[in-house]
Amino acid sequence: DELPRNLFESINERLHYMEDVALFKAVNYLPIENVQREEVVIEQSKRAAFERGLNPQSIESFFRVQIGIAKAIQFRYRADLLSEPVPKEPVDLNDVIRPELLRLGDEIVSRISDYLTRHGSFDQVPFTEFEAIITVRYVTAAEKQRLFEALKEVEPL
Ligand SMILES: O=C(O)C(=O)C[C@]1(C(=O)O)C=C[C@@H](O)C=C1
Repeated sequence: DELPRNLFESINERLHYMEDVALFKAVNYLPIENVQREEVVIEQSKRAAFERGLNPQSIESFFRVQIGIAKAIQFRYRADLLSEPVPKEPVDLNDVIRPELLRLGDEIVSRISDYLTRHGSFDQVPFTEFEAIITVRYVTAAEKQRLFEALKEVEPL
């Protein structure tokens, strides 16, 4: 019956922020990859998973795929920024974007949990439904596939 559209929209929203992240880092000469920050994001996702009755290890794997794609988006956009004028006023990474990313991470975990509670698995959801909602430019078709596969691996405690 119902599709996890809200979940897919939250995933898309998280990926959409990566252009703002990349712009902030480009104008401030910061590296794209921040391993320490990734661990903060992963730890929070595992805590949220446990609270929502999901296997933290399976959420960690899904978040690692999301973060990998987040970095790929940032590298592609940063390359474009080398030959374009700065398109807008950057949004502050620490004060604005990172808190939003943590909030969206919690929202993604709770929406996965809600869907699995009602439907047991994502097996009945066609990839085309996911693909249609992930509209962020700089995400490849192969990355969408990998992200959807990782989502389907998330399991209850
Ligand atoms: O917070 C950042 O700096 C981001 O770029 C976001 C993010 C993430 O997806 O959470 C992605 C790449 C970084 O290595 C760390 C975290």
